Amino acid sequence: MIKYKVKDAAADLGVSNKEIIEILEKHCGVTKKTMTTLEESELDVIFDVITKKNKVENFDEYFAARNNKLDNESKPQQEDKPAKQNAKADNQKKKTDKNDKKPNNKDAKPASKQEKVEVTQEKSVEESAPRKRRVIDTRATNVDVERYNQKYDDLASDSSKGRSTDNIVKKQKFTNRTQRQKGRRQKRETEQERLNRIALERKQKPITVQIPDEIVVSELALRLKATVAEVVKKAFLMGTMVTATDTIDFDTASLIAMEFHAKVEKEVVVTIEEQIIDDSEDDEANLVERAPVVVVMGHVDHGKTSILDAIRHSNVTAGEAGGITQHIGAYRVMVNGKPVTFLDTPGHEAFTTMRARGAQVTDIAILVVAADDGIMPQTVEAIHHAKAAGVSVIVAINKMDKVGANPENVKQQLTEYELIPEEWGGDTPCIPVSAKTKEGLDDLLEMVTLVAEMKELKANPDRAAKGTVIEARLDKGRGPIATVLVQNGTLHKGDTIIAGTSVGRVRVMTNDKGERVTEAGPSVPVEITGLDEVPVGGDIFDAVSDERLARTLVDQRKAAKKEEIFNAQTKVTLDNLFDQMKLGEIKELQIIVKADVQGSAEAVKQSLEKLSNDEVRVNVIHSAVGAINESDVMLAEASNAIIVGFNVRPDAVAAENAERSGVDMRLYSIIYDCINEIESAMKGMLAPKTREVVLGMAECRNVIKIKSVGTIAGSYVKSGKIQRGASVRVIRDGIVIADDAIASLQRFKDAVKEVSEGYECGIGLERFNDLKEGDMFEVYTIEEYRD
Ligand SMILES: Nc1nc2c(ncn2[C@@H]2O[C@H](COP(=O)(O)OP(=O)(O)OP(=O)(O)O)[C@@H](O)[C@H]2O)c(=O)[nH]1
Repeated sequence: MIKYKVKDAAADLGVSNKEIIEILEKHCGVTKKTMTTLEESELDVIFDVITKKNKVENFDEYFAARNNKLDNESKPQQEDKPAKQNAKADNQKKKTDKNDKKPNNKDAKPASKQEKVEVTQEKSVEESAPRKRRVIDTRATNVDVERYNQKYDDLASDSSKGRSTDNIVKKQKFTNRTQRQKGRRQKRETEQERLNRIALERKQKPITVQIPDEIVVSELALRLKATVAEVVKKAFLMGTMVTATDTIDFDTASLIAMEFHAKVEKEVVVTIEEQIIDDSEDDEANLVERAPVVVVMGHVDHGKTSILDAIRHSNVTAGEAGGITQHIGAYRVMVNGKPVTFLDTPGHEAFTTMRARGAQVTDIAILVVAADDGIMPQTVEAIHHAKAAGVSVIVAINKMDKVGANPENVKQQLTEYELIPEEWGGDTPCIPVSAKTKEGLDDLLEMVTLVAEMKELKANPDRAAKGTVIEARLDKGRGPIATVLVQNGTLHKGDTIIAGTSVGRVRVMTNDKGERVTEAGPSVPVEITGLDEVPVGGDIFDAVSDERLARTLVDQRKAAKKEEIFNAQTKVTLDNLFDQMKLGEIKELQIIVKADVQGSAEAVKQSLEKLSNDEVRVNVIHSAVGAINESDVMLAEASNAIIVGFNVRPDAVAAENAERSGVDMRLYSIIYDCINEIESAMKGMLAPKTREVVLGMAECRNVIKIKSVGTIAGSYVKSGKIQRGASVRVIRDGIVIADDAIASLQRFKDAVKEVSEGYECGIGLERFNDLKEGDMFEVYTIEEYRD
């Protein structure tokens, strides 16, 4: 007899003990205590009451029928069921809506019990023939299927043996917790049982599978609750050959899933970026005007720095404490009461690196052209960069104070680059200025504000900050320091930010005037401390909501970067061949041979294959007659091979592709050279380089002459170590008087191999004998190295 107590039932059903006791009193007419053991019939009543509380509208008819049947069978313990069920039905009506709210997996019991009810009901309906069929909703949330494996097994095996549903009902028994656990351990489901259970589950309700963009076949099988073999078979029947470890795309996977009658849902993978970085579009209503961001570009020495300085100085008001206290890579000036942000990085290099890293920072470019010099190569470059970035160009014709100034010539030249001056009917403002005399600078600034107004630059200050790192450096005392330009949102002191692969909290925020600030809105440049490493100029930064996730994201980014670098380096070339061999990265050197005639191709092929040694096998994967073409390069790239050309040249496309993909191409006209070079590369002997490494220094403190041995210098090792056999320079008064080798090395009476710093020893040289007290021995070796 299984002991299942009131408290166990309460715990399993997720209701209070009191509720169970009340049910028993009400429907079974018995008064029980928490620790009292329940009869199976009582359990049935409890489960029926609790289960039906959850969903069903009306049980009157059902229980009327059931009661009749029970009467016939005269089961006394069930007699009062109709009454209690009526009462319960009322109760249940009130609670119907609460059905879905029960959160814990205790719901699982009612769920399973519901199924039992369903089965029982079907049976009774069958028996009382004319009665209308009712559908009982057996859905429940969070069913802990695992807990009911045993039950499913029983169901499955019973149904497979063709037993009646009555038996199934009887099978369902509840044991107390310890027994359940024991049972699970004792009875691990066998493979056949598992398959039966899965088959049954599939039959009972169609599976819904979530499929991402790409999925591994074995994972798909798992999600479909099918075996890999079944999935592979279905795929095969659909005309796709796959194995367990293959990755298939969403479309293929969903077709296979449909074959299993599964409902397919697209799995949306939420990246950490999406979780912590707010990249939503701004609502027009939240946008406010922001200052334009201006960069100054132009040819070397045309006056970029002078113009930036002149603008900065003329805008520092007398009252501003200390004037310009520091340089932070960007500054703001006020023009007619409106702020303008200048990036203090003249030259288009910074501009293009930022663009190359995906940062669109600037709105307006001031193109500085010296009036006496006109358009020069870098001016043209600057024009192209500005155009490519889609920024508005304002031309500052500088050095107007100079005698040879010819602004008209500059304008004329500009037209050649599709920059038509405004006064000539175009849309490029050209302002004559002089950084030296400050003439025209106000006009230039005014033009900047006018152009900015036309552009209607806007941002939303009320969101997490996003922007770009303008420049960054490491300060000994303060750690990594970065000048950042906020482009949207507002950056606050204490915000967690992530910039490229660095992360941290904004500790100190300083504006362009050296003042500490606590927040910076759109178009405001600030210098910040608090990042854990120095970011790179052009890195995009984001204020994020979760520091822990931000750190995980940085780890991911670092790993991706490493992989990128690693992948870029793994191409085999003759130069890195030996290193890769040493690392065990290549066991086979793949070569493609192209030659002018078949005879040479064959000869080269055979000679190369003979070079195979214990470490590496030389494998000519393709040899043919003719020029090196595109497909040779593609083959080399795909199979990590090098190309050997004998009396042939690559065609233009092949040369370009090889260059781009890093395929090593070696061209020879003498077979011997070819074989020799590859052999040397395999031995790591390709033009080895040497360097001198100083091992240590010793000082001669007394000279001992021994007849049969020669002169021995009683010495003291001042630094490093002295090795027997190493080369040595004898230095007297700073001059090298001999270059020799150490022939003997003694510690007391013993000959030793080496003597370390702080010890005394006797040193005998190979040839040089004329030693004196105070001589210094510089001991060194020559080592080979590779770049
Ligand atoms: N006469 C005159 N000389 C100027 C003017 N503007 C700049 N210069 C001089 O031109 C030279 C170059 O000026 P920079 O401001 O260093 O030019 P830059 O374009 O920043 O040069 P790089 O930083 O080398 O690319 C300096 O000797 C300035 O004194 C000007 O308006 N008039």
